[in-house]
Amino acid sequence: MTDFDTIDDLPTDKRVLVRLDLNSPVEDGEPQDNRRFERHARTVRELAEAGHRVVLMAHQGRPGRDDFTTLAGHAAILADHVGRDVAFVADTYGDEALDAIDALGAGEVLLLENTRMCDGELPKESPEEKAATEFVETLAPRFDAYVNDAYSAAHRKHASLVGFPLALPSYAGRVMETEYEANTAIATREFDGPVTMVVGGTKATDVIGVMDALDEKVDRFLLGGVAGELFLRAAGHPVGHDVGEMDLFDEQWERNRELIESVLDERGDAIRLASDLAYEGPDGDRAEVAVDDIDEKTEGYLDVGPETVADYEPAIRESDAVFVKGALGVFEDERFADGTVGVLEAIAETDCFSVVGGGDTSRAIEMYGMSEDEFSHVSIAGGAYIRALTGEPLPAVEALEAAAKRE
Ligand SMILES: Nc1ncnc2c1ncn2[C@@H]1O[C@H](COP(=O)(O)OP(=O)(O)OP(=O)(O)O)[C@@H](O)[C@H]1O
Ligand SMILES: O=C(O)[C@H](O)COP(=O)(O)O
Repeated sequence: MTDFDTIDDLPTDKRVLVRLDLNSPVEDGEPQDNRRFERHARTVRELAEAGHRVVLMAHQGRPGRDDFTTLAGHAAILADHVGRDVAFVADTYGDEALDAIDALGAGEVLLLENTRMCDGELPKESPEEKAATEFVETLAPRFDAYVNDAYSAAHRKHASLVGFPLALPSYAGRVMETEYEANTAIATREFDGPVTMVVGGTKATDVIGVMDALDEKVDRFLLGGVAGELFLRAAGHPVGHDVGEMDLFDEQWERNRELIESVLDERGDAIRLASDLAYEGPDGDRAEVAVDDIDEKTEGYLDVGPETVADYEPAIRESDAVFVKGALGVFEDERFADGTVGVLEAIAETDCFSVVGGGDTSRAIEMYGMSEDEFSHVSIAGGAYIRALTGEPLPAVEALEAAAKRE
């Protein structure tokens, strides 16, 4: 039961503005296909088949990062999944975008440029201020309805997520609806045995806050990735800082240092850290080192080592529920996939309740020959999924609920 309207409530033949989350891993400047395209394709196909004029908004990366790119490549990948053309315009609400929107016929689909390239999208403002941005005020009058399918971005208060629901009748797409139902149900579920959370990835700031909030609910945290290294740093090891060109650790350390230290202090017995790490050796092969033997960080550590996996596996086997947020290493590179794959395979082999979350992380399942069916739920959301687990409200969901009440 949801408190917002869904596309089942949307009349046919409308001009519909749809927010998707196509944020994807980018390799050599090109977005990589992943579960988000496949899942959103269902909503887009359904809207197009109902005769709507379908205009899509989405974001990619964050300004200043390497993955902050155009959405041109995303349109082509999405078209393959939808099974019909997805036109692309390299503009969000300027004349070029407005002309392309006006020219759209019934059942046609158009993707606008990266929303994070618009001035009004990101600044921290209230939903009312977002609704008053030039971005929202220019686009909204061209549409009859707004559909939000971007559950995985629902924890962000950006204009494309919370501004449009104040300006247009608003509906949830299929991904929003199913992810909301699955993740909200998890938050209220009780487990008889131990609950374990595997924490990794690059968005340490997101996951550390959640570790703190889930204190009561989770019995054991198994750490890897960037957060894992930051906790090793807090435990006194000379790792968890940037070396060379790296830009993953120092800023997140400064921002979270106090919280990491207090979480480690209060829940140290529940937190397992890597005992060995892997890096790229001089000949390009995977090399491994015991954490206790590291005197100085001179390498980027790209995975946890085999001893760590051997330590984590029994903890998983004994669990009644396992939640995964973030990969334990750079699994996209086969040399550094062992930690992530080892842990996912251990989860797949047990019959515990299991949820794998994260747009990037969930990609490892197919890449390494596992199946979605081996897990209770595979969420394409990262930050929104872990916030849902803590029961924290999601601003974009609240905006849909407020829109439904208004009508
Ligand atoms: N030690 C590491 N150094 C650099 N990158 C790492 C490391 N460990 C894991 N990663 C990267 O973390 C990424 C996955 O985590 P990330 O936090 O970016 O996203 P996610 O969990 O999939 O969720 P979201 O949907 O929030 O993006 C993987 O692409 C992997 O390459
Ligand atoms: O990939 C995600 O988790 C969402 O698209 C949100 O991206 P963000 O963390 O850059 O806001």
